[in-house]
Amino acid sequence: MILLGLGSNLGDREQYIAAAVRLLAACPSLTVCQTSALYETEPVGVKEQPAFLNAVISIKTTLEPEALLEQCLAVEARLGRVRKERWGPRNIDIDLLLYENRICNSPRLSLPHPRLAERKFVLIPLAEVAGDIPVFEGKTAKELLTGQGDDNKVTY
Ligand SMILES: Nc1nc2nc(S)n(CCO)c2c(=O)[nH]1
Repeated sequence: MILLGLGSNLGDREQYIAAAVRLLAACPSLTVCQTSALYETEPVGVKEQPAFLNAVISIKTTLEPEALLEQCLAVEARLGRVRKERWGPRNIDIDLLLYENRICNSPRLSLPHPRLAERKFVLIPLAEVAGDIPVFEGKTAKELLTGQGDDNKVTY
């Protein structure tokens, strides 16, 4: 399974996320399989910023992880993403969360996403799209959300 996290907290958030999904689906080497609902979430990290809309989509692609990352960055740029402060507001954010069972720790790409298991704004939409898939240390999103069997801290 390949999962992307989408987020927006600037401008017409819903439109930006919808446009990002549309642009990704328009890529010849990529198929969007499932899209979660949109969730309004409190900012994690820098709290003094607008609330986010978050979603998770599952895709199929012939692109390798690094090429998929390039494609996501190109869609962000196409939608006018301006990277100011690292943890600040953004009109669109596309994160690679999971690429099958690939492990990647390069300067540009970490797979699975390093904060996947601690972010409720990821886990809730992820559970909707891939509820039964182990996504972190053999645990599913549902198990991570309920904290079954571990004390990992989920940030709200
Ligand atoms: N709720 C919420 N908080 C966030 N903080 C950062 S940074 N981001 C951007 C994630 O890469 C988010 C987000 O997407 N949602």
